[in-house]
Amino acid sequence: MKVWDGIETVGERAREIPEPCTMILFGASGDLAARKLVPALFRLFQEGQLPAEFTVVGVSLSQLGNEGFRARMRAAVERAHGAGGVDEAAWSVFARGLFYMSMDITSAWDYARLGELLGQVEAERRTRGNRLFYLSVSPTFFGDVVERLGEAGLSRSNAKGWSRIIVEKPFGTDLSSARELNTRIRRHFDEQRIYRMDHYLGKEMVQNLMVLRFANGIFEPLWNHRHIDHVQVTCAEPLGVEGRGRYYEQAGVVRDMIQNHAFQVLSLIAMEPPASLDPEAVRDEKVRVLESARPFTPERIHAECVRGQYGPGHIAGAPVCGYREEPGVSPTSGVETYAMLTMRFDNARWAGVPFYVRSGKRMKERVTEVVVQFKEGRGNLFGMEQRERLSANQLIIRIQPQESVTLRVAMKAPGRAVRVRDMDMSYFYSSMREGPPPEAYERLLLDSMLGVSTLYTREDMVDRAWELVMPVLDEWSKDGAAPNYAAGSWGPEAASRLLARHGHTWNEE
Ligand SMILES: NC(=O)C1=CN([C@@H]2O[C@H](COP(=O)(O)OP(=O)(O)OC[C@H]3O[C@@H](n4cnc5c(N)ncnc54)[C@H](OP(=O)(O)O)[C@@H]3O)[C@@H](O)[C@H]2O)C=CC1
Ligand SMILES: O=C1O[C@H](COP(=O)(O)O)[C@@H](O)[C@H](O)[C@H]1O
Repeated sequence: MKVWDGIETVGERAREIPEPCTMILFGASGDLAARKLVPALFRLFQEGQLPAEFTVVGVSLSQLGNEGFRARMRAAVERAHGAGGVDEAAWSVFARGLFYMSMDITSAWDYARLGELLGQVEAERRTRGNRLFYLSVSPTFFGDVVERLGEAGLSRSNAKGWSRIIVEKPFGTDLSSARELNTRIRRHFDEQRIYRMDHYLGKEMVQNLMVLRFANGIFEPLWNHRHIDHVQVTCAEPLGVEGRGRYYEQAGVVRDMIQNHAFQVLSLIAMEPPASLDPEAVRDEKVRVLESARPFTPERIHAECVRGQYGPGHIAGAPVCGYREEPGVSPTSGVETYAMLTMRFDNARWAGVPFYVRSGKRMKERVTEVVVQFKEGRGNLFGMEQRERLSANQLIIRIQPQESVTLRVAMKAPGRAVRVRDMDMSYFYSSMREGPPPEAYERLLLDSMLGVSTLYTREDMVDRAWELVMPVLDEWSKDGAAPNYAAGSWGPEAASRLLARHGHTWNEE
């Protein structure tokens, strides 16, 4: 089995079933477990991608018991997949592998109880001592839980089986807390056994970025400053803070989306070709390109970055409140719900090419996409008067929704006169597969069980991403953001003005 070859062996891995293991799911009664994790596990199980022995030990404070946990997860799976999406026979086998333990994850004593339960469950379920810990609890607990696991002797890989840990985001709240968390985790798990979750890496179209760039001979020769004018990376959501106001007040959009998800996409677009598809080779290049990102100075932040906060407005025709009126949010909050950073890479490939990276809540549409704007070719015979639209070629990679790749090219408009019009040549992912693409968590959970870490974030990537955004966070913390865009708009006007100063416009339909 060639699992270390990363995505090259995708065909092989599609058939490969991981060894039996037990997932110890901390935060089993929480939102993420119900909305994403257990539905993803069940889908994998139902599709025959997990071994029959696969087992979950759910852990949280609530008193649920095995049956209560199973009933709760059954309801969660139905909500996620629809009642018709649950195969009864598969569910009854899957549910027999769900166990629950009520414990206080801050109490060392409770880890001894957890160890005993694991021993019993492993013997009953024949999971060969393989353990996958999943930290789906508040990030304030991450370091403590790992230390308690280590002290209780639960973090070791040994002859009895492997032991790995998945850590949810956010990984730290700034550079120093992320480094401290890394140090604490590394005391008990070595890097190969740490899986730092960034669910954007599990999205089908994010994985497609590497395929698009490196499996097509036509793009790489053009992928540089000679042919590319600028790049836009947009992660826009019409959603607000959805009951997570208290968390968001501590986070803001730079910590919540840009430092992690947007930078992952950015690095895949900007990196050099890796030497191979080995996880370390790919992750080396992603870090290397971020190493060459120009640091933010106060001058650059003022000239090349924009922040915003949504005020009241309309989403899909319905009125919605402003950020400051959201539950759990201070009425005078200065937290930014929108940010746009102009990234520049001081390397031979990207000299002079701005990468505009933006993310915002309560924006007009849900769209995550990369727009690669090519330069106007030399010797274009057709004058402005003959053109009906004025963009040079664009490659638009729509990550979600309606996953697609569009090449915008100039064509002759039908008719006697020679008029040049932009036309979109699009490939829609839905044309290759019935139904929506697999959930990001499905791919990522399976990879962690197979020991494949390509789509997880390495320590140095987390570190570098924090290093880059810290000057922005520090500068912006000197005074707060004020409401400056209406919910349901494309964000602050200042972001459009900034692009206009360079002769650029956002790809907004
Ligand atoms: N929800 C989401 O959409 C996303 C979440 N994440 C990350 O996932 C993680 C989990 O988030 P989410 O599910 O939303 O959080 P929730 O607040 O919904 O769940 C928290 C969980 O932690 C448990 N818990 C709290 N204190 C203790 C304790 N002392 N001992 C044992 N268990 C405890 C809770 O148990 P009980 O309820 O029984 O008290 C609950 O199961 C976080 O790191 C978050 O940042 C990342 C991306 C998206
Ligand atoms: O991690 C997070 O991501 C979601 C957006 O994820 P998506 O898969 O729906 O694009 C975001 O809403 C949330 O605030 C953030 O914590």
